[in-house]
Amino acid sequence: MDIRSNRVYGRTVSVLQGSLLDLADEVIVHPLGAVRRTQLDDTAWVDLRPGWIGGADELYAALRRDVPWHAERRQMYDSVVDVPRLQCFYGAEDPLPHPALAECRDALSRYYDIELGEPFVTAGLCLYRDGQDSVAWHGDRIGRSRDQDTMVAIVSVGAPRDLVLRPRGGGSSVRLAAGHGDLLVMGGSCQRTWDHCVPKTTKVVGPRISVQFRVAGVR
Ligand SMILES: O=C(O)CCC(=O)C(=O)O
Ligand SMILES: [Fe+2]
Repeated sequence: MDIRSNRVYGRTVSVLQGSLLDLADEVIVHPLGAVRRTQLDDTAWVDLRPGWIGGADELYAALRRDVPWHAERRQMYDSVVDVPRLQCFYGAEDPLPHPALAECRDALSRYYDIELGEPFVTAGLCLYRDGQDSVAWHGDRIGRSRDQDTMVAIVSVGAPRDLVLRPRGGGSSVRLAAGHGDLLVMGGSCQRTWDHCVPKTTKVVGPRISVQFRVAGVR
């Protein structure tokens, strides 16, 4: 992968350019068969499906270009601070910015149907411009996920970043690499009993886009 730099939103970000081999590729959503489950404890688990998306360079480039990314500012105690990533949220009725994302959502809904009992409907997109972008420790506990089990399925494209999980009750953390084209699904009680984050890194890393699929009424 070849990385070049340009300026977006007033700061330098690296932009991934497709490798020659991948340039002609279309985006392919592979079968979900190869999903591997890791039990975090008795009630929380994480599923991994590395390389779920083929032609991930193309998907990265299309999302980078076509999504109306915006910066947010948030009240933190007495001050208003920049959210350290760009975002865009697609509700259940919003057309997704790439047909492969609708394919992913529907494939996930089919694959997890029996266990989840409802479809994935929303897609939250994050753009981590460089290693200084991050998401702080949290659980996706807005809405029903506050007191009910749910699943959050995350597709990553672009530079690999770590997603780190830690039990809320204390205990050691689990570090997972979310790589180019990978799928990671947090399930069971994971949102209620564990927190997760994408930590900042001082390493030179290119940009990463994540797509989080959730069920209705969960953020
Ligand atoms: O980018 C990611 O992989 C995680 C994002 C996340 O945890 C969130 O938006 O709730
Ligand atoms: Fe989250």
